[in-house]
Amino acid sequence: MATYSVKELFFTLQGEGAQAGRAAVFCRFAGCNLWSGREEDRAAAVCQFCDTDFIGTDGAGGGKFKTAASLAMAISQTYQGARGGQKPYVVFTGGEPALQLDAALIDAVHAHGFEIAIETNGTLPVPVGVDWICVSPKFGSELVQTRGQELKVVVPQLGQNLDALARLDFDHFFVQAMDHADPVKKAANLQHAIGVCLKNPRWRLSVQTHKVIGMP
Ligand SMILES: C[S@@+](CC[C@H](N)C(=O)[O-])C[C@H]1O[C@@H](n2cnc3c(N)ncnc32)[C@H](O)[C@@H]1O
Ligand SMILES: Nc1nc2[nH]cc(C(=O)O)c2c(=O)[nH]1
Ligand code: SF4
Ligand SMILES: [Mg+2]
Repeated sequence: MATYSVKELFFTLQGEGAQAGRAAVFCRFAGCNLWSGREEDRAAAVCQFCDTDFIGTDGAGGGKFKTAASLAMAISQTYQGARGGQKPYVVFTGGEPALQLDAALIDAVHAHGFEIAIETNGTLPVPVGVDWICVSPKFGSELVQTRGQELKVVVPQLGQNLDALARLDFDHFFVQAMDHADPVKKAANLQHAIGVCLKNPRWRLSVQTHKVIGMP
Protein backbone atom coordinates (compact mmCIF):
# COMPACT_ATOMS: atom_id res chain seq x y z
CA MET A 1 0.00 0.00 0.00
CA ALA A 2 1.13 3.46 -0.73
CA THR A 3 2.02 5.90 2.00
CA TYR A 4 -0.76 7.38 4.16
CA SER A 5 -0.77 11.19 4.11
CA VAL A 6 -2.11 12.58 7.37
CA LYS A 7 -2.78 16.28 7.89
CA GLU A 8 -3.15 16.04 11.67
CA LEU A 9 -3.76 13.65 14.56
CA PHE A 10 -5.43 14.93 17.70
CA PHE A 11 -7.36 13.85 20.77
CA THR A 12 -10.64 15.63 21.43
CA LEU A 13 -14.36 15.06 21.89
CA GLN A 14 -16.39 14.07 18.86
CA GLY A 15 -18.33 17.27 18.26
CA GLU A 16 -21.03 16.13 15.85
CA GLY A 17 -23.83 13.63 15.41
CA ALA A 18 -24.95 10.74 17.55
CA GLN A 19 -21.50 10.22 19.12
CA ALA A 20 -21.11 13.88 20.15
CA GLY A 21 -19.30 14.25 23.44
CA ARG A 22 -17.32 11.02 23.12
CA ALA A 23 -13.54 11.11 23.52
CA ALA A 24 -11.83 10.25 20.26
CA VAL A 25 -8.62 10.43 18.31
CA PHE A 26 -9.19 12.27 15.04
CA CYS A 27 -7.05 11.16 12.12
CA ARG A 28 -7.45 13.79 9.43
CA PHE A 29 -6.19 12.53 6.08
CA ALA A 30 -4.85 15.00 3.53
CA GLY A 31 -6.70 15.49 0.24
CA CYS A 32 -10.27 15.35 -1.02
CA ASN A 33 -11.93 14.32 -4.29
CA LEU A 34 -14.54 17.14 -4.17
CA TRP A 35 -12.21 20.15 -3.64
CA SER A 36 -8.48 20.76 -4.00
CA GLY A 37 -8.48 22.63 -0.70
CA ARG A 38 -7.17 25.80 -2.35
CA GLU A 39 -9.27 28.93 -1.92
CA GLU A 40 -8.85 29.90 -5.57
CA ASP A 41 -10.54 26.61 -6.56
CA ARG A 42 -13.43 26.80 -4.08
CA ALA A 43 -15.98 28.50 -6.35
CA ALA A 44 -15.53 25.83 -9.04
CA ALA A 45 -15.47 22.86 -6.67
CA VAL A 46 -18.26 20.29 -6.24
CA CYS A 47 -18.09 20.95 -2.48
CA GLN A 48 -17.80 24.67 -1.82
CA PHE A 49 -18.55 25.08 1.90
CA CYS A 50 -15.74 23.10 3.54
CA ASP A 51 -14.68 24.40 6.96
CA THR A 52 -11.41 22.44 7.05
CA ASP A 53 -7.76 22.80 6.03
CA PHE A 54 -6.75 19.39 4.73
CA ILE A 55 -3.80 20.29 2.50
CA GLY A 56 -0.45 18.74 3.25
CA THR A 57 0.89 16.85 6.23
CA ASP A 58 2.11 19.78 8.32
CA GLY A 59 -0.48 19.76 11.13
CA ALA A 60 0.02 18.59 14.72
CA GLY A 61 0.81 14.88 14.66
CA GLY A 62 0.61 14.84 10.88
CA GLY A 63 3.06 13.30 8.47
CA LYS A 64 3.56 10.57 5.92
CA PHE A 65 3.21 7.11 7.35
CA LYS A 66 4.82 4.35 5.31
CA THR A 67 2.92 1.47 6.87
CA ALA A 68 -0.47 0.74 8.43
CA ALA A 69 1.34 -0.43 11.57
CA SER A 70 3.18 2.87 12.02
CA LEU A 71 0.02 4.96 11.60
CA ALA A 72 -1.95 2.67 13.93
CA MET A 73 0.82 3.06 16.53
CA ALA A 74 0.69 6.86 16.22
CA ILE A 75 -3.11 6.80 16.61
CA SER A 76 -2.82 4.61 19.69
CA GLN A 77 -0.20 6.93 21.21
CA THR A 78 -2.44 9.96 20.55
CA TYR A 79 -5.26 8.43 22.60
CA GLN A 80 -5.18 9.83 26.14
CA GLY A 81 -8.30 8.27 27.66
CA ALA A 82 -8.50 5.38 30.11
CA ARG A 83 -7.97 1.91 28.70
CA GLY A 84 -10.01 -0.94 30.02
CA GLY A 85 -13.61 0.22 30.12
CA GLN A 86 -15.06 1.42 26.85
CA LYS A 87 -12.99 0.86 23.75
CA PRO A 88 -10.83 3.74 22.59
CA TYR A 89 -12.37 5.47 19.60
CA VAL A 90 -10.78 6.79 16.42
CA VAL A 91 -12.54 8.92 13.82
CA PHE A 92 -11.05 8.91 10.32
CA THR A 93 -11.84 12.15 8.56
CA GLY A 94 -10.21 14.59 6.20
CA GLY A 95 -10.28 15.64 3.53
CA GLU A 96 -11.90 12.50 2.25
CA PRO A 97 -10.76 9.50 4.31
CA ALA A 98 -12.22 6.88 1.94
CA LEU A 99 -9.41 7.81 -0.48
CA GLN A 100 -6.86 6.31 1.91
CA LEU A 101 -8.47 4.14 4.59
CA ASP A 102 -7.92 0.49 3.67
CA ALA A 103 -8.17 -3.00 5.14
CA ALA A 104 -4.57 -2.99 6.37
CA LEU A 105 -5.11 0.16 8.43
CA ILE A 106 -8.50 -1.01 9.73
CA ASP A 107 -6.96 -4.28 10.89
CA ALA A 108 -3.96 -2.56 12.47
CA VAL A 109 -6.13 -0.09 14.41
CA HIS A 110 -8.54 -2.84 15.51
CA ALA A 111 -5.51 -4.77 16.77
CA HIS A 112 -4.82 -1.84 19.12
CA GLY A 113 -8.35 -2.34 20.54
CA PHE A 114 -9.99 0.65 18.84
CA GLU A 115 -13.52 1.13 17.61
CA ILE A 116 -13.37 2.82 14.20
CA ALA A 117 -15.53 5.60 12.82
CA ILE A 118 -15.42 7.40 9.50
CA GLU A 119 -16.71 10.78 8.36
CA THR A 120 -17.16 10.50 4.61
CA ASN A 121 -18.79 12.35 1.74
CA GLY A 122 -20.16 9.00 0.51
CA THR A 123 -18.76 9.18 -3.03
CA LEU A 124 -16.48 6.18 -2.48
CA PRO A 125 -17.34 2.83 -0.90
CA VAL A 126 -16.31 2.55 2.75
CA PRO A 127 -14.13 -0.52 3.28
CA VAL A 128 -15.51 -3.42 5.31
CA GLY A 129 -14.72 -3.36 9.03
CA VAL A 130 -15.49 0.27 9.89
CA ASP A 131 -17.68 0.21 13.01
CA TRP A 132 -19.44 3.57 12.61
CA ILE A 133 -20.11 5.10 9.21
CA CYS A 134 -21.20 8.73 9.04
CA VAL A 135 -22.08 9.85 5.51
CA SER A 136 -22.47 13.55 4.70
CA PRO A 137 -23.72 13.80 1.11
CA LYS A 138 -22.73 16.70 -1.10
CA PHE A 139 -25.26 17.90 -3.66
CA GLY A 140 -23.81 17.56 -7.16
CA SER A 141 -21.78 14.44 -6.34
CA GLU A 142 -22.82 10.83 -6.82
CA LEU A 143 -23.64 9.05 -3.57
CA VAL A 144 -22.40 5.44 -3.57
CA GLN A 145 -22.23 4.74 0.17
CA THR A 146 -25.97 4.64 0.88
CA ARG A 147 -25.98 2.75 4.15
CA GLY A 148 -24.38 3.24 7.52
CA GLN A 149 -24.99 4.35 11.09
CA GLU A 150 -25.62 8.04 10.53
CA LEU A 151 -26.49 10.36 7.70
CA LYS A 152 -25.46 13.94 8.50
CA VAL A 153 -26.64 16.42 5.93
CA VAL A 154 -25.21 19.94 5.88
CA VAL A 155 -28.05 22.38 5.12
CA PRO A 156 -29.03 24.29 3.14
CA GLN A 157 -27.54 22.96 -0.11
CA LEU A 158 -29.40 24.34 -3.11
CA GLY A 159 -31.16 21.53 -4.97
CA GLN A 160 -30.80 18.82 -2.34
CA ASN A 161 -33.79 16.54 -1.71
CA LEU A 162 -33.98 15.76 2.01
CA ASP A 163 -37.02 13.49 1.59
CA ALA A 164 -35.06 11.20 -0.75
CA LEU A 165 -32.07 11.18 1.63
CA ALA A 166 -34.39 10.29 4.53
CA ARG A 167 -35.27 7.02 2.76
CA LEU A 168 -31.66 5.74 2.77
CA ASP A 169 -30.53 2.90 5.04
CA PHE A 170 -29.19 4.70 8.13
CA ASP A 171 -29.97 4.45 11.84
CA HIS A 172 -29.72 8.19 12.60
CA PHE A 173 -30.62 11.18 10.46
CA PHE A 174 -29.09 14.58 11.23
CA VAL A 175 -29.08 17.98 9.64
CA GLN A 176 -26.19 20.28 10.50
CA ALA A 177 -26.24 24.00 9.75
CA MET A 178 -23.66 25.12 7.22
CA ASP A 179 -21.08 27.14 9.13
CA HIS A 180 -20.16 30.42 7.48
CA ALA A 181 -17.71 33.26 8.12
CA ASP A 182 -20.56 35.73 7.63
CA PRO A 183 -22.56 35.73 10.90
CA VAL A 184 -25.79 36.69 9.13
CA LYS A 185 -25.57 33.72 6.75
CA LYS A 186 -24.49 31.47 9.61
CA ALA A 187 -27.57 32.45 11.64
CA ALA A 188 -29.86 31.94 8.65
CA ASN A 189 -28.42 28.47 8.04
CA LEU A 190 -29.04 27.55 11.67
CA GLN A 191 -32.65 28.73 11.42
CA HIS A 192 -33.02 26.62 8.28
CA ALA A 193 -31.69 23.52 10.05
CA ILE A 194 -33.96 24.09 13.05
CA GLY A 195 -36.91 24.48 10.68
CA VAL A 196 -36.17 21.14 9.04
CA CYS A 197 -36.25 19.38 12.41
CA LEU A 198 -39.41 21.12 13.60
CA LYS A 199 -41.20 20.22 10.39
CA ASN A 200 -40.14 16.58 10.22
CA PRO A 201 -38.96 14.87 13.42
CA ARG A 202 -37.24 12.19 11.31
CA TRP A 203 -34.41 14.75 11.29
CA ARG A 204 -32.47 15.71 14.40
CA LEU A 205 -30.21 18.72 14.79
CA SER A 206 -26.45 18.17 14.91
CA VAL A 207 -24.67 21.15 16.44
CA GLN A 208 -20.90 21.38 15.90
CA THR A 209 -20.32 21.32 19.64
CA HIS A 210 -16.50 21.40 19.40
CA LYS A 211 -16.80 24.92 17.97
CA VAL A 212 -18.96 25.89 20.96
CA ILE A 213 -16.63 24.44 23.59
CA GLY A 214 -13.43 25.60 21.92
CA MET A 215 -11.98 22.19 21.10
CA PRO A 216 -10.35 21.23 17.78
C1 LIG B 1 -14.54 18.34 6.72
S1 LIG B 1 -15.59 16.99 6.41
C2 LIG B 1 -14.44 15.65 6.16
C3 LIG B 1 -15.08 14.32 5.89
C4 LIG B 1 -15.71 14.13 4.51
N1 LIG B 1 -14.94 14.70 3.45
C5 LIG B 1 -17.12 14.69 4.48
O1 LIG B 1 -17.36 15.70 3.82
O2 LIG B 1 -17.98 14.10 5.15
C6 LIG B 1 -16.24 16.62 8.04
C7 LIG B 1 -17.68 17.01 8.30
O3 LIG B 1 -17.78 18.43 8.32
C8 LIG B 1 -18.92 18.81 7.60
N2 LIG B 1 -18.73 20.18 7.15
C9 LIG B 1 -17.81 20.64 6.28
N3 LIG B 1 -17.91 21.97 6.12
C10 LIG B 1 -18.92 22.37 6.93
C11 LIG B 1 -19.52 23.63 7.20
N4 LIG B 1 -19.10 24.74 6.60
N5 LIG B 1 -20.52 23.67 8.10
C12 LIG B 1 -20.97 22.55 8.70
N6 LIG B 1 -20.45 21.34 8.48
C13 LIG B 1 -19.45 21.23 7.60
C14 LIG B 1 -18.96 17.78 6.47
O4 LIG B 1 -20.21 17.74 5.81
C15 LIG B 1 -18.65 16.53 7.23
O5 LIG B 1 -19.82 16.03 7.86
N1 LIG C 1 -14.24 17.76 17.65
C1 LIG C 1 -14.47 17.54 16.35
N2 LIG C 1 -15.49 16.77 15.98
C2 LIG C 1 -15.64 16.52 14.66
N3 LIG C 1 -16.57 15.72 14.08
C3 LIG C 1 -16.34 15.69 12.76
C4 LIG C 1 -15.24 16.49 12.46
C5 LIG C 1 -14.58 16.52 11.15
O1 LIG C 1 -13.92 17.50 10.78
O2 LIG C 1 -14.69 15.50 10.46
C6 LIG C 1 -14.81 17.03 13.67
C7 LIG C 1 -13.74 17.91 14.08
O3 LIG C 1 -12.99 18.49 13.27
N4 LIG C 1 -13.62 18.10 15.43
S1 SF4 D 1 -16.12 16.61 0.82
FE1 SF4 D 1 -15.61 16.94 2.98
S2 SF4 D 1 -13.41 17.39 3.06
FE2 SF4 D 1 -14.05 17.48 0.91
S3 SF4 D 1 -14.36 19.64 0.61
FE3 SF4 D 1 -16.36 18.78 1.18
S4 SF4 D 1 -16.54 18.92 3.43
FE4 SF4 D 1 -14.40 19.32 2.85
MG1 LIG E 1 -14.36 19.48 11.37
